[in-house]
Amino acid sequence: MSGNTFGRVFRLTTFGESHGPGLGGVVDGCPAGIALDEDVIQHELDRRKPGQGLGTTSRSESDRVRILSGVYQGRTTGTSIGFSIPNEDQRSRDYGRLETVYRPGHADFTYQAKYGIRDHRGGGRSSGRETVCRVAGGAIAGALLATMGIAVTAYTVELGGIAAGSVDMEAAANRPFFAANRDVVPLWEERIKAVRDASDTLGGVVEIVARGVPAGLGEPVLDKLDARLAFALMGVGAIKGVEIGSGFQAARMLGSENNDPILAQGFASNNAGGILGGISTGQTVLIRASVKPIPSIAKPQTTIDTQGREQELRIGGRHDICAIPRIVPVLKAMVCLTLADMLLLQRMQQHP
Ligand SMILES: Cc1cc2nc3c(=O)[nH]c(=O)nc-3n(C[C@H](O)[C@H](O)[C@H](O)COP(=O)(O)O)c2cc1C
Ligand SMILES: C=C(O[C@@H]1CC(C(=O)O)=C[C@@H](OP(=O)(O)O)[C@H]1O)C(=O)O
Repeated sequence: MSGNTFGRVFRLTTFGESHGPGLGGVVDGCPAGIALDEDVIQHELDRRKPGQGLGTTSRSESDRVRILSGVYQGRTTGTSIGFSIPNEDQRSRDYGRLETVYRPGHADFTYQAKYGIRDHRGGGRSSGRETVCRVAGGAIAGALLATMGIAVTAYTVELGGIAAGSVDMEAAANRPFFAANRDVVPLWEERIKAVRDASDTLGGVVEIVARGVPAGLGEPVLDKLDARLAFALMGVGAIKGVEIGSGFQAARMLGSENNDPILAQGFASNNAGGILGGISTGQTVLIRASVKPIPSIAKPQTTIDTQGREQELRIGGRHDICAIPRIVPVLKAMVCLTLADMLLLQRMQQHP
């Protein structure tokens, strides 16, 4: 048993820490013959890497991926796909204070409680840096999904309490974040600057849509598709809530409003978010995830040290002001990994 592996048929195992020599992963269960090269993975990694401009960590990582196995002449071979990404800009000395104090809102206290030993340098295994491996694995899953006509897109719909409202953020999902939309992005930029200048951080909401998902993925009980998607997304640091379809709003609707009428030509609406009874309906799968503010804030905070004594803490090092936009490709990757796994499971169970 290992908490380092995700998935049952299409499986991703990750390794590495934020301040070790590097990170990487192994994808098992990917079918042979899928077109794949380093550029396919790199394209996704470039959307996640540090140094994306305003509000993102100044840690300078090129996040160059190297495929080590499982790909020959641009196609997957059906065997384990190994990949690695080096760490280049740890500067661990800036993190000395964290050896003896616990950061409020981060994983320091709980990691120590669990293992009794902790790599305090940049959060070690608990750092968001580990998500570089999820994005690489998700790109491989995405390549498989593409062969089946399934496309996953993720984009920001709220940042620092400012909603995109009727602005179509999905249409701009492939543009660089700060060029995505002229109506709402300047408001977000202003908010990030104000919060940064106050030595604080903020969060937001990301929407993920999967188009082309066939009906029939998921199980009627424990392994419901919505349960597996929520598990996948809640497994990303800083994610505090996941909604499918009408989500929390469903609690305020009448049955007659929330039900999606079924017409001869198909569903008339999609409050279900493409999933009923844990099984995909064949409609677009609609998901939203809430992203909390970055815990490492520059403002002084009260915490305790490893001896239980109260301390005032000003956090140094290089941190994001907001996990958005870098978390967006991570959430896309987790949905790709889940759908690839559920698709391969479904192939084993399908009605002939
Ligand atoms: C892409 C990404 C970037 C992040 N950047 C930072 C950061 O710079 N500083 C920080 O303290 N937390 C950052 N976080 C959030 C922490 O990793 C996360 O809050 C922490 O692991 C505790 O987990 P929890 O928030 O799920 O409880 C980031 C998370 C992700 C996914
Ligand atoms: C380096 C990355 O982001 C890091 C995520 C992170 C955290 O605590 O989650 C803290 C910061 O780095 P460090 O681990 O050195 O403190 C961020 O820079 C990355 O995503 O590649």
